[in-house]
Amino acid sequence: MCGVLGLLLHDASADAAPEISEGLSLLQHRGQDACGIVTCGPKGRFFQCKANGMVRDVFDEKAISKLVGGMGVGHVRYPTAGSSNHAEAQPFYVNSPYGIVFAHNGNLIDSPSLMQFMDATAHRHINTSSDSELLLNLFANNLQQTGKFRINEDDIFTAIGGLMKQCTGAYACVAMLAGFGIIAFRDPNGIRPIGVASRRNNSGNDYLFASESIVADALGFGEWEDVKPGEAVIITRSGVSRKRVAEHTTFTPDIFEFVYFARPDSVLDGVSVYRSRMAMGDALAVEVDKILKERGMTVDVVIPVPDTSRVAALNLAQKLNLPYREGFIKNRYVGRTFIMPGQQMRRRNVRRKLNAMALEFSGKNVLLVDDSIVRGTTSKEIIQMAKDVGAKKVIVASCAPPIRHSNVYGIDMPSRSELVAHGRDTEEIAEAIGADLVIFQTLPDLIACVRQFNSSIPTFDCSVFTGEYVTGGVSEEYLHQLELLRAENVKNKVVVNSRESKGEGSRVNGFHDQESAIVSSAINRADDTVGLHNTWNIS
Ligand SMILES: O=P(O)(O)OC[C@H]1O[C@H](OP(=O)(O)OP(=O)(O)O)[C@H](O)[C@@H]1O
Ligand SMILES: NC(=O)CC[C@H](N)C(=O)O
Ligand SMILES: [Mg+2]
Repeated sequence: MCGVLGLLLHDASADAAPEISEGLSLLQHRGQDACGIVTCGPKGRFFQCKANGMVRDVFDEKAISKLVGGMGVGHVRYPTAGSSNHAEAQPFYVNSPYGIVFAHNGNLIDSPSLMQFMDATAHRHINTSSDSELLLNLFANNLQQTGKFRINEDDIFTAIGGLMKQCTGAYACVAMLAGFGIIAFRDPNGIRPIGVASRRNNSGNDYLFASESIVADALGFGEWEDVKPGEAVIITRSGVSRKRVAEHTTFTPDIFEFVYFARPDSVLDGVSVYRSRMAMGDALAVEVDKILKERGMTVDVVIPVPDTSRVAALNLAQKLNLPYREGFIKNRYVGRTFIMPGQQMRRRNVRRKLNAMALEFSGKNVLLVDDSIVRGTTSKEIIQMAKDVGAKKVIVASCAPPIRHSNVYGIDMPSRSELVAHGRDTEEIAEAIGADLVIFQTLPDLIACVRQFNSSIPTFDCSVFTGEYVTGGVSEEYLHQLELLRAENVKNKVVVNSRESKGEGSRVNGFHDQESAIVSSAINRADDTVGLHNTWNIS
């Protein structure tokens, strides 16, 4: 997952960067690998800062002060295509035509054929393995076809409409055209979220695009509206134009946004994430009650796995009339584990992040509630931690059904063999993670928990549970290739890590080791040196 953001201030002489940086920190939960901001200042000049690392590390006061201009685009990245190389940090930029800056959340499923098109037909050079760079060049190529010295809104709508015919996958994007304005668009299935909001001030309106509504709330923007599937929205200093540019749309937002990705205080496509998670707790309580009775088992205490499952776990405990206790204390300085790169790093960080308090576990039958079990990294570690501090029986309940299929739309689950539920039934999953019992939400219940708050959403992308991909075009051959690529990346990473430990540097064939990149980026920032940090002006 990634977070995208665009801001246009009515006052062109004001600077957008401080608020973009603030907004990106509110989207940090969507991507922790890299972040970037590009602003557009006087004479249409772009100013850019992007690097591996967290928003707070990359954007200190000095970095922000160099980002001049009243409009800009920001991005937080969690890679799904290409590598964690800092060259793939976003936003991306192309100078021709007109100067375009681009940020993308999602994942394309036809990158190889698009690459071929770029090479053989469009003759555009693609410098990274990022699908987002391909998407930007598709947009640029379509704009180029107008052959115009200056373009207008209709030209942009036509270019994006063309792009929607030319590529397949998930994309919620923000673009900026030098000296013109900012643009958002969302794929015809609306798989990834994005919305638009405005803020009235003395001179006129400021406009915001963001992945989640929390950014609008925190920055004082109102009138939040979701960008519709297949729609493009163009904002210039003279106003807003919106148009459905896709010929066919079928609205199928990704249900996993509600399960895990989005912040609970966001409202996505008219559904409060918080309320949907409360409903997930209520529905799961019924399932838990049924299965515990069937097995003749009892539970003494309900314990959430911080952070995401808290909301659901509290509702579940209330519904079952069981005590709710915060048995795991979270180190607030450690980020999300699932979106960290590398299995070793994720495993180590579960222990760094969570600590089990013996007094809540000792001698008890505990019911641990989590939002989802993906690779099983978290459950395996915390079950062991619970047992180490004396839990009698450990039962795990998941707000999502078993995840058995790859995600190809922007969540880093490319390989089925990494998923603990793949090829396993419930008993075998319990055995694999060391639980006495595992209870899953059913898919119809999960869908009902979200859909009850907006019945105009016809259905959701539930591909990680069902293996049915809403865009079509995901063949067994494609999934197999994805898995091979994944294995190749992991192999490269192992080589990099072993070279690193021998002091041989961190770069092999352009692949940059993420763990060291994060650390180095922070260090470079403190020393104010350029290099990994990669700060420069495009002008
Ligand atoms: O089975 P796994 O592969 O471990 O993935 C699932 C876990 O990862 C996420 O937690 P994470 O720590 O990323 O974020 P959170 O603090 O928002 O719960 C999610 O909430 C589950 O706890
Ligand atoms: N998670 C995402 O949305 C990733 C965006 C893009 N596919 C990348 O890898 O940079
Ligand atoms: Mg979690």
